[in-house]
Amino acid sequence: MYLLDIRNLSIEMTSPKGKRVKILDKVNLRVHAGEIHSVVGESGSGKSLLAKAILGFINPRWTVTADRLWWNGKDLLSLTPKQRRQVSGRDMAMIFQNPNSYLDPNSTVGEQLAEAIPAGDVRGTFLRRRVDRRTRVKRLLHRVGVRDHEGIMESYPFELSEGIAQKVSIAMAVAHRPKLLIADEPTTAMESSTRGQIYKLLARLSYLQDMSVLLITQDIGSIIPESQHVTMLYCGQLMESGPKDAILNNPRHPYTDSMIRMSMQRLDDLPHKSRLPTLPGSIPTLEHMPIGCRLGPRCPKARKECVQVPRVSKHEQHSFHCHFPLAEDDS
Ligand SMILES: Nc1ncnc2c1ncn2[C@@H]1O[C@H](COP(=O)(O)OP(=O)(O)OP(=O)(O)O)[C@@H](O)[C@H]1O
Repeated sequence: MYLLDIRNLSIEMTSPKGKRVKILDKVNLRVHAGEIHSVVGESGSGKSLLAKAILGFINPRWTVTADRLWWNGKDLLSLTPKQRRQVSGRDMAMIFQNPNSYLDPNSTVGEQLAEAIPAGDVRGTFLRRRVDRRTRVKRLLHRVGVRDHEGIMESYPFELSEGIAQKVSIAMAVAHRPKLLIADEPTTAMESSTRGQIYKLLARLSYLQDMSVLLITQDIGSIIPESQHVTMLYCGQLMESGPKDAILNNPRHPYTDSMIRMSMQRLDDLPHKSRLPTLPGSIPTLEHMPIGCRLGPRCPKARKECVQVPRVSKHEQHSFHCHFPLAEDDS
């Protein structure tokens, strides 16, 4: 059984000009317990919306439909908003690109971490609970690889380096031992050595706590190396999904292929004034969503058939939505 099983999830809204638009269009996502799953797509492809739909934070004026939105075998769409909040508060957590945007600037790290420890974990007299909380905060910092416990506990968020601040935010997120951690671009703008540390930490926590990680990123070249599965989104539609090695070594969708080429091409390797190996054009606005496959106007393989939404092709766990997929030996 999957921990998270989403089939044909669509979110429809009314655009500022009054047009009904599907900002997510029949998206599938399946995540096993303890799996690291990367969701990749350009800005505006619907990655954060997907995360919000999982957490249940969708604008109530939008229409959410799905053939299946199951969490641990439970139908999330059948829950009341209160029950839904209980499930996501207990089982899920999220970290973001800029940890300082949600760490409280006026409290020390120690105070904030102490608050994140579930009340049921500490017992006894007031004094006993205080000591117990402090011990647990230290353990939590140790779990996320922060050695200078005392110093960091007394610090305010603005005094921390970006890597330590992200580790603290991860410690807060995993304090209640969630089953799923959604990491929305947690290392964007970080140096590659800091990114490596954060990814190693997420992979270790996933392994030790049997916690699934859903990593959201724009760059396929910066997914967690330990990712087992990769899902590619474009403009609210699912392009391709499959085991990491299949996606990276044998992409079948032109979108995935172009994202891989783009991330492999280092800027300093490019001849002077040459074009970046990216798809032409840009992601369309809500008012101008192409019909059929939304990649059509930018796709090098597009033909007239692409005005129809392609059916899914499947090879074991690898699936792709394209009328003219790349041949297996094309990549
Ligand atoms: N609150 C909103 N109001 C109107 N449109 C929205 C809203 N949130 C998202 N959208 C639309 O849905 C599209 C997908 O947004 P989303 O934030 O999920 O993209 P993303 O892939 O996470 O992009 P990024 O990588 O830049 O965060 C956006 O292009 C936008 O048009």
